Amino acid sequence: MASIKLKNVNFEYHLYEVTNRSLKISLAKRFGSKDSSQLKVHALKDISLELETGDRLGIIGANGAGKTSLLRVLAGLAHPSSGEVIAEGRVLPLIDRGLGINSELSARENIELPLRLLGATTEEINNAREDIKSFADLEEFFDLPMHRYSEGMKARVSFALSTSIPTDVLVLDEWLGTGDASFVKRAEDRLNSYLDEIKIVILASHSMELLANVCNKVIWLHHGEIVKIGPPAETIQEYMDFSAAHAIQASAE
Ligand SMILES: Nc1ncnc2c1ncn2[C@@H]1O[C@H](COP(=O)(O)OP(=O)(O)OP(=O)(O)O)[C@@H](O)[C@H]1O
Repeated sequence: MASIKLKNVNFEYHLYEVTNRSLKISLAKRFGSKDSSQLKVHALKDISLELETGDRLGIIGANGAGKTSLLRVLAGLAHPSSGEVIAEGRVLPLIDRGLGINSELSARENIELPLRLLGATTEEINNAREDIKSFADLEEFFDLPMHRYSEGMKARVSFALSTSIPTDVLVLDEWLGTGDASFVKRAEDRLNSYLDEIKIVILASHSMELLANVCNKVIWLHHGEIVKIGPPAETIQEYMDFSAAHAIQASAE
């Protein structure tokens, strides 16, 4: 069994580096901070949700709505400022490309540490090494430092790495952008067979078609708050109607 529970989760980014006084004041107004000396972006507000084995959750919302922040909290990559995250099972993030990767090392040398951090056993790591080498298909580059790679080559390694060990929960963002057409096709095939084995999948995307095909639940975020969690078709429709009305209003202003 796998499960993830979020109870009244809040997440804030602190903007320590802003020193310009008028910028501080206008940012404080924008983000509703009372005190401009302690600027914060309140990216997630009082989020509660429960996922169980079999769930495929899609996350939708406009730019800056909080999708990536929610993915990071669900994946255990960011800790809530308040509230609780209770996860049962291994959770694997496929979010930050380059996460745990040292660009001075080759792809071969970069495999062990991230997988160890995710709790992989030595046997899983040995199996993953061969699998990643064959999927990433980098030939000699596999043994060169990764700062010599193109963005697309790095994406191949990250994707292969993140889908190389079994997991209970997979948390993924839109990420296929830098791959070439043949890689994207191979990645989709690999992901489809990998997804079948995974108990809970959480996916943020601006592609409503993808979410409608993959998910059984969709959560709509707006300014860090949940507007609705519901069946994909209904939630996506309400979000699209809202976005269209918003666009008409913005163009009239
Ligand atoms: N590193 C950061 N430091 C400060 N604020 C941040 C940081 N990352 C995101 N934010 C802010 O947090 C809020 C939520 O951002 P988030 O990246 O979670 O949104 P998103 O829904 O994933 O957006 P997009 O669709 O544009 O990727 C936004 O107001 C954003 O400006």
